[in-house]
Parts: sequence; C-alpha cells; structure tokens
Amino acid sequence: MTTTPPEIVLHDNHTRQARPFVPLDPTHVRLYYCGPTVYDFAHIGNLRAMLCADILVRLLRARYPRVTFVRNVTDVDDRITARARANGEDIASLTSRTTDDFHKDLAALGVLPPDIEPRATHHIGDMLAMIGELIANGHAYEAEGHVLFAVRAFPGYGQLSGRSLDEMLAGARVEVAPYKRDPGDFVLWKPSEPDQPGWDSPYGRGRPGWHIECSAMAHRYLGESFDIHGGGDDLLFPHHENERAQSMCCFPKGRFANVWIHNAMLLSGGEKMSKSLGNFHTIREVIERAPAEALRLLFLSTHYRSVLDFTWDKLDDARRTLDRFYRALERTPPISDAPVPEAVMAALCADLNTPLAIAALHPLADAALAGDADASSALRAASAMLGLLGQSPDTWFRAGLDAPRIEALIAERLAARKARDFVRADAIRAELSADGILLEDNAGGTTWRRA
Ligand SMILES: Nc1ncnc2c1ncn2[C@@H]1O[C@H](COP(=O)(O)OP(=O)(O)OP(=O)(O)O)[C@@H](O)[C@H]1O
Ligand SMILES: [Zn+2]
Repeated sequence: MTTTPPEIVLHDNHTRQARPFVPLDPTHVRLYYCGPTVYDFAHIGNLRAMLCADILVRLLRARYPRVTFVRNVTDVDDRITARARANGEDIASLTSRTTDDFHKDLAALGVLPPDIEPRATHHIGDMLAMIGELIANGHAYEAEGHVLFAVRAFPGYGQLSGRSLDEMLAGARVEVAPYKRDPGDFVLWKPSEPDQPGWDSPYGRGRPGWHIECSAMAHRYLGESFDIHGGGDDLLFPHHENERAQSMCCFPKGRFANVWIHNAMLLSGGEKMSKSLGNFHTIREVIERAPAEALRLLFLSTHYRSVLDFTWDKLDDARRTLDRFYRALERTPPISDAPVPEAVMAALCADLNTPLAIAALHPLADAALAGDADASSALRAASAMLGLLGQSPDTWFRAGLDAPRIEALIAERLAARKARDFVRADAIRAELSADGILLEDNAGGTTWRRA
C-alpha cells in the first residue's frame, strides 16, 4: 500500500505566508544560502543558519531527484583585511585556513557540504559584468570611483523586507556620503587603497560591495530564477533586499528567488549572539565541552523561526536525551532498512517542524526500551533523516564517559541518595557499571575506577 507523501509547505518570508513548495523545475530544485565571512572561527549562531539549510536540503533530497545547493564563502571584506593585518598574515592564508576550520566544524555537526561553494574572489568578473549592465540600464551610477545602486529607480525596493524606503532609512544606519544621490543608495563597487585588496575595473582599482557578491554567484550557478534563497533573518535588510534589487534590475525577465527562508537568531543572554557583541561561543569551543550531536539536537528542538537562547544546561539536557536514544538503539537488529516514520516526514514537510519531528522520536525510544525491535529500527531511520544518532551506541557511550561526565553522574547519585531516591541512585550505579565504571563508596566520598 502506498500513501501519497505530504506536500512540503514552507514559510515564504517574502509573501509572509506558508506556501506549498512548488519547484520551478521539479527535475531540478535549486537553492542558495548566504555563507560565512571567513576571518575567524564560526560561532554557534552561524551554525544555526547552516543547520537550518541542512535540514531543508535533506528534506528536498528525499523528495526530488536532483537538488543543487549553493552556499558561498565571502573571502573579501574589510574585516578580513583588518584581521590579516593584525595577525601579520596574508589574506589568502587567513581565508583558506578559516574556511578549512569552518568545514571541519560543520562536518563534526553532521552538516552536509553544499554542492557548490563559490568564493567571492573567484567571481569578480561576474560581479563587474552585472555592475556594467546595471549602469547601462540606468539602475546604477558611477561617482568618485564608486558605483552605487539607485534605490529609487527600482519600484520593488522594500517589498521583501516589507518596509517603505523612508522607514528603512530611518531604521537602519545608512552611510551618508556626498557622492550618493540618495542616502539609501548602496555600494556595488568601491575604490581600494594600494594596501587593500583590489581588482582593475572600468571604475579604477577597487573591490566589490558585499551584496553584489551573492547576486553574481547565485546567477552564475542557479540562473535568473531559482527556487529558494535563505540566510539568517539579520540578513533580510539590507543584504537580501539589496541582492534582490540588483538581480531583478539586472535580469528583468527573471524573478531571482521564488521563496525566501530566514532562520531566527540564536541568542546569548537575551541578545543576538554575535562577534561584535562578544557574547558568542565558537562551535569549536562548544564541541570540546559536549558531544557535537547534543548541540545538533538542541538546535533542532526549537523551530527555526523561533529565537533560541543558548545555555549550557539546555545542552546537558540534549545530551541526556541522546543517552536515552542511544540506549534505545541498542535494540536495533543489525540489518534493518525501516522507512522514515510518517510522523517525522509530515513534521518536516510542515515548514521544517523539527521540534515536532523530535517529539515523535520519544515514543519510539520508549517502545524500543521496552523491547520492541521494530520501534528501534524506526528510531534509527527517523534519526538518520534528521542527521542524528549517527554513531554506534558503543562509540557514543565510550566517548561520553570521560572523567567530567562520570563525576557528574556520581554527583547526581549523591544528590539522589540525599533525597532518599535510592531507585535513581542505584540506577546510576548500574548504568555506570554497565559501561565498565565501578564505584567505591568510602568515608571520604565516592571514587571510581574502570573495570
Ligand atoms: N546569532 C545568530 N543566530 C543565527 N544565525 C546567525 C547569527 N549570527 C549570524 N547568523 C547567520 O550566520 C550566517 C553567516 O554569517 P556571517 O559569517 O556573515 O556572520 P555574521 O553575521 O558576520 O556574524 P556576527 O554578526 O557575529 O559578526 C548568516 O546566514 C547569518 O545570518
Ligand atoms: Zn548573501
């Protein structure tokens, strides 16, 4: 018996509506995500955006025969130049080292690599071609070595972020410069000093503005119209508004992105986690303290359009949940090719509702722990769809039982005993003993050794 799979519904942030996803070409789905600016380790806020794309791409791949996922690397930016100078390092070595670190961090989190990962500096020619076209068709102008996009010449400006030009100008810190015809006009190209990275152009030696990079790379690999464009909601204005304006004016027959997806911010202490505020944790730092999968589960437990405030306690909870899931997996028969449970697929199809998908894992784990091998197989299939439970239970538990973890369990057992919860206390002792950790209670407290 075959049932029709549920249709994919995505919240399109352009129309601000949940819409059934209809690919422009069902034989080839195409999407673009804004990637990192590479001058330092990525923080877990950046990771949230990459993870949102990862879930979306996994879902699309499960449904369509061909998916092209492009995620760029911004390797020209004044922050990069400043950091290289401060390090006494050349720019190329800083950006390639940082890009490698980024790849390693994402791989640790089970984030699948994009199909194409263009670097901005490899596409300067594409950017200059777009800039030339925008000048030729009256959407951009040259002034004092700069090329600026004229926002008033595009009636659709502001549609994406849903604000009028005047509101946008009042809300954002726009750079006022004497060479701008309108304060909202933004830079496509700017002149470089001799000690700044630069390329020869009809406007003199210079470098691109940030927004034109993504427009040029999206066009190069995905064409004038493609299915989905995504990134964090901090990019909605001005970055995405400007990308859209440039692309629609340069390629008036195209529609640029059909659907816009934005993930909400990861917070830290109630504020956006960001490098500039200093309230960030790098991915590296977090996965040295906790298993990477716990971080992945923590993020997937909140819907991508809701803000999430990071705390170490939440990460601990996620780790404990995984302990339980891995115990349930111990019941999986060695050969099992169970399908992804319908409840999980349905949740993902409903605007990537990962918390609902994870809620569906719990009853499977319960049943598996009660001895149901089919439930254990289903749990494995469901988790694979989410990029979770990727190791063997054995590997998980062995890696998990490092000294701090054992100490934490001993402390928990002591607290349970104080609270006269001897059932819990004994369970912890039994749990540790099953993993080859023996406890000895004596006058000074509890010590442990490996069996
Ligand atoms: N706190 C956050 N929560 C979720 N996504 C974020 C957060 N901070 C940045 N992002 C996203 O990370 C991706 C990579 O962005 P980028 O490398 O430009 O970082 P950034 O915005 O410069 O970071 P920061 O603001 O800390 O300097 C973008 O899609 C951006 O929207
Ligand atoms: Zn971008």
